[in-house]
Amino acid sequence: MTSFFTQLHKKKITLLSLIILATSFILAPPFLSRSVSRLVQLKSHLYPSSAIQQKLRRPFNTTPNRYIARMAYENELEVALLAVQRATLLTKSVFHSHSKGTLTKSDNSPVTIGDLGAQALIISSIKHVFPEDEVVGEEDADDLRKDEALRSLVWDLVQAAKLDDSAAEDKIGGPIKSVDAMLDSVDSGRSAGGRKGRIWALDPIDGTKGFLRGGQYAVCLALMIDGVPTVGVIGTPNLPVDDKAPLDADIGANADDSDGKGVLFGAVKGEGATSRPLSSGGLKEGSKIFMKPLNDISQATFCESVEAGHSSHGDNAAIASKLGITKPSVRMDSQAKYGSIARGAGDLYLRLPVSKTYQEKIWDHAAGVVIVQEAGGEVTDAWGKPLDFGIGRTLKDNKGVVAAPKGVFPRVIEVVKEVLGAKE
Ligand SMILES: Nc1ncnc2c1ncn2[C@@H]1O[C@H](COP(=O)(O)O)[C@@H](OP(=O)(O)O)[C@H]1O
Ligand SMILES: [Mg+2]
Repeated sequence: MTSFFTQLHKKKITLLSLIILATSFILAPPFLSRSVSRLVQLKSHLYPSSAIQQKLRRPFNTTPNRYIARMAYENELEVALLAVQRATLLTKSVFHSHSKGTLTKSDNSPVTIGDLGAQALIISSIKHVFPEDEVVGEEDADDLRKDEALRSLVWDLVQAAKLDDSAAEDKIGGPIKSVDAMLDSVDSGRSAGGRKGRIWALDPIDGTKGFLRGGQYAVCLALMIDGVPTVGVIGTPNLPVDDKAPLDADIGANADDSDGKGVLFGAVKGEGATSRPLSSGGLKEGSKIFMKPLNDISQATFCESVEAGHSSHGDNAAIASKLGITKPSVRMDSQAKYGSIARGAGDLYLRLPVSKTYQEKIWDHAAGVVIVQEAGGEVTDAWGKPLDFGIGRTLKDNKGVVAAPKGVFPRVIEVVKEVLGAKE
């Protein structure tokens, strides 16, 4: 009898265990997943994603690695860096040739075959990877369509410009397929711009006058998201690679792209700015750049345009003098000025308006603005107004441009306003 009860008791325990086991199989997964997600939340609080990404980030090369966390707009940055790098191969070959193929546009600014070829190459790279994106490019294909000699000259250059790294070439779509595809690429830069969506701003050769004079020039590309410059890339074949190389007055003249020259700047909003040597293949390793901390503003080096018609040398000098700056300005063409202050070679960029009616073009500033902001600087117009890139192809609500390290920016803009105010 006793053994019968003992048996029954054992069976009850076994049955109970089975019920508990079955219940826990049914109920455990939701509990478990909740606990795991709590753990993940806790971890992401302790290690914000940007910090984790910072640790895991690969230097931008052309080898995709899907197991490593990617930062925001990493693909866009990589494509922009490679596209600009390939276009500089073309502009450099034109820079070296004696006949730079100048023709005059109706607005009398010089346009070169380099401009048209670089625009064709860059837009074809963008459209290969991001077919839906729009592009605001400085050039159009009207002259190319009319002029057969010009067309074949540009076609030869475009075909010759290849990165000597097949993975890098593939990433940006390889060679342009036909003359018609080249013309269509150039003409795809006709976007009106605006405040919505993904729009690239492209200046295939910024500083055309510097390019023709044998000075500084830059190939510039920026991606704007809903009117905000978010990715910026500048290729400057005539700047020294060394971020620490001091800026002297010669930098803007008699430039050449001999060994030891050629820089590729890049930045993504919220992710920092980098510089790396330009190469003819894949991307070289980059390093972070920062503006110089300026404890004494009177020691600043300020940059301005070579062309007095683009920026008032007189007003710039008056501002520098009020800030106690005694060093002469460093004059150079193009957005090489933005790159130079972003890496701490110079400190301030002053672009005081010459004309009351001129509207700055978005492609002359979008890339430089991201790079300077990400290196620790601030950029506004001459009245301290944020630059509005979302209202079309020009910055029509702004006048002039001022860029400086954050710490001294309020003082700089105060003095700029005094100088402008005195002229009103
Ligand atoms: N009156 C003016 N005021 C300001 N910028 C002007 C201007 N006329 C032309 N520009 C722009 O100045 C750019 C060159 O700037 P910088 O003087 O810094 O090198 C030119 O770019 P492009 O050379 O691409 O045509 C052009 O768009
Ligand atoms: Mg320009």
